[in-house]
Amino acid sequence: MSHSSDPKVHAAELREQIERANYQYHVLDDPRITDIEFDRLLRELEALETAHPELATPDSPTRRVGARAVGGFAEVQHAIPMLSLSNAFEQEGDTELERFREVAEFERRIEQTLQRREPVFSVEPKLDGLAISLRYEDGVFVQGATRGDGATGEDVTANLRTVDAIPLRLRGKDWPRVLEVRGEVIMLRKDFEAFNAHAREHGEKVLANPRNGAAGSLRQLDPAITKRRKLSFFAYAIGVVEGGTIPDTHSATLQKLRDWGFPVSHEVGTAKGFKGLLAYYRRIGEKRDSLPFDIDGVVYKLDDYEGQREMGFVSRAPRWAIAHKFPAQEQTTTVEAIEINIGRTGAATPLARLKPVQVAGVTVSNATLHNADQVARLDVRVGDTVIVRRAGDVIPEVVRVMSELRPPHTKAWHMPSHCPVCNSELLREEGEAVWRCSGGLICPAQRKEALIHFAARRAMDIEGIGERFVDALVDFGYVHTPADLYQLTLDDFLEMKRRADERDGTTPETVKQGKVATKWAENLLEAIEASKRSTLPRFLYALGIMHIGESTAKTLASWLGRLELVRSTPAPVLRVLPDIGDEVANSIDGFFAQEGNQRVVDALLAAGIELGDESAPSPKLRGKLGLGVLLDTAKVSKLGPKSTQQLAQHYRSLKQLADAGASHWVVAGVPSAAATNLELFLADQENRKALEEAEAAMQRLLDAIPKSAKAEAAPLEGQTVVLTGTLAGLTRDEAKERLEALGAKVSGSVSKKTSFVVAGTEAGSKLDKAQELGVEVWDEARLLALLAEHESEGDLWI
Ligand SMILES: NC(=O)c1ccc[n+]([C@@H]2O[C@H](COP(=O)([O-])OP(=O)(O)OC[C@H]3O[C@@H](n4cnc5c(N)ncnc54)[C@H](O)[C@@H]3O)[C@@H](O)[C@H]2O)c1
Ligand SMILES: [Zn+2]
Repeated sequence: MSHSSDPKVHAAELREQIERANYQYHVLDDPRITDIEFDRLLRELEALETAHPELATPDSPTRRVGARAVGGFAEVQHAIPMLSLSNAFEQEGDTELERFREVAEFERRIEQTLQRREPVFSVEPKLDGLAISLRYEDGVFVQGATRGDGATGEDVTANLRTVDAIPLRLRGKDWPRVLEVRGEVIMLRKDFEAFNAHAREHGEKVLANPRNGAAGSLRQLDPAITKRRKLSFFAYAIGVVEGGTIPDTHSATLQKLRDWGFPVSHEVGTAKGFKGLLAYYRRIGEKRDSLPFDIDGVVYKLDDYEGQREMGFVSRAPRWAIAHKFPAQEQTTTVEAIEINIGRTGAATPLARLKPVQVAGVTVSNATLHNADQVARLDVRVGDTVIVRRAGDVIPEVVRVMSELRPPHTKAWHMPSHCPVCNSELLREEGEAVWRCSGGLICPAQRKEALIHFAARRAMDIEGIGERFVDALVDFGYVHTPADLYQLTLDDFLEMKRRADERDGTTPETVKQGKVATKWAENLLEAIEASKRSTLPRFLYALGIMHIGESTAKTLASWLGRLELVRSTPAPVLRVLPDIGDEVANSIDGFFAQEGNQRVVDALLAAGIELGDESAPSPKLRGKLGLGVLLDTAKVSKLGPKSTQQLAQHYRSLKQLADAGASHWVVAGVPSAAATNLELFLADQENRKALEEAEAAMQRLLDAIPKSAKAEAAPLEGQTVVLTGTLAGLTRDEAKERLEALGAKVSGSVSKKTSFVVAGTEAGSKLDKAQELGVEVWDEARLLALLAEHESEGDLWI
């Protein structure tokens, strides 16, 4: 960033930038720059004010704490101000003294002022949250406030009451009558992760980091929201004390606070002199990633209060304490590419490739973007400057885009349509944030998972194929698809086991082990052989087609009967099967549209897999398939369900329909605009071809139903039906004729013996009578479905 060489102007610029950042951070809980950038600005201003003392103003941010809050909360005056802490950062240098010069200077100043060698310090993790002060009167929590600008905070008592870690009443007896306890409200990492996982799944705003989460939640006007966000609290100091005493040292006070019922952070202790402080810094630094919360450093506080009083304060911080900062958990860098990573189960996770940057002591060159919605919400683009965060053992993530630094001509990112590993289509379940690769069987990224699924007990049930075995099979290249399993020999197994043992450093082979290995391999071969005798539902399930669970596999098998028909039936026809929705239909269609998948299935069948339960398709399909279904899938604009139904009654095939032409359709009752659209639709060669394919698939299904099942001569034999009101799709005579053709008796009056009444529009007294007698009443659609189910014989359906 360019800046003025005139120190006065430069100081003003810095102040403005710092004020803005302070406001965004402390008041809006929405920081726009990283902490290190903020600290760098502050240090630059400090250096400038030291070099040019005449530039220092009393209201300079170098002398003030935080920012005065403006919000819906009442103000609370802090009788004892809540201060900030001076910071010590690691510097360039070869020796410890050089690198930790700031800590050394801090310690030396205390030694000199107090004339004491190697003073004792209370040493504590520096929790990254929000400072608060809790007031207890007669042992009861009466008020809680934020730090604000140090002198005036916000009354957030109602919200603090929802934080479980804050005692509403003190334990023990020896507490002062008035006691102010100070500490940090934080969000534990697990609560933060859980909150964000939920938010990402539901397309809600995610929290940038736990500190932000804590501050934002505490300053909510609705305590119910605060409660839902699960905040925690740790005490680290005291403020006003009246009517009682406290110990002489800070470390003993922390112990007292514990006794009174306050949580005090893990890892607090005492240390002596510079060496002791550094040892503590290193020890906590090593533990940092495994702590349950974020810390941005450690704090050293001269332990005895007498010494603290002697050291005193500068304007914004005590001289007896310092925060020794760790490398920052957030850094800025630029996005060089956005790629997607396909996980073991096919989940596609967008990933930002970053210009490598040190984050919390580790070089980070990739960060997760979680899912497509998150990328859209953040609007991350290639070329953007972003803030990345790495905390604990969680994968680094992109937290924010610094949009003001966006270069020109960037493009919004979209999830690619195909898997970068196997080129299968990426699909997403409705209402789900995750996209998945649909190439389960052939996608190398999913190989191991596909094999484990294939061999599972409820699938092909091959006993003995565990994770370690699958790892070896795939890693050593013995198996690419499940079909390869059936080609393996005894020698392959023994060889593979030897290599796996070698890789894992397992014990060398003895004669006895050799025998054990042979027995193991024989058992495995037997299990693989046995799995060849399978069933259609198991086999379909084993293929790992997206959305095909065990029960869907059974449903499919019961409708279609044969694998061949599952493989060759297109989505528009599959969609008609009850309990098979669009999603499943598309998924099956997509799966078998992949040549690779077809090859694997062929190879499995060629290896000798038998589906012992294959049968004919369900005869009930006949009533469900027809021209109406085909026209439905065409989604011709203006052609409503009623017109579709009418056409399906007049014509029995696409050809008949097309040959008749639009003018006839209009005669049949189709509005002319719809007829025109349909005509245009059918004139398009591709549309026509797709429909013809679906029609052919339907015909194949119908042909596969055995004739004997068709010959229900009189399915309505013995039933009495009454017709009333006006039917839209057929005349009353027509209806009567067709019902009678199926064996029904059509009567003119309703009695207890009536099987059902078909009521059209403006049905009159017969309907009332039926209702009175409790006779079943059908609408026209149900009648048409019944007729269609029993009528569509081969002679009608050309
Ligand atoms: N990114 C931004 O835009 C932005 C803006 C303003 C401030 N900040 C960041 O906020 C911080 C400055 O704020 P600050 O004035 O609160 O200083 P600070 O956070 O560096 O230190 C003081 C605070 O440390 C906390 N603390 C945690 N553990 C403690 C312990 N064991 N004992 C005592 N105190 C403990 C308390 O809340 C205390 O108020 C810096 O880290 C700065 O980078 C960032
Ligand atoms: Zn794939």
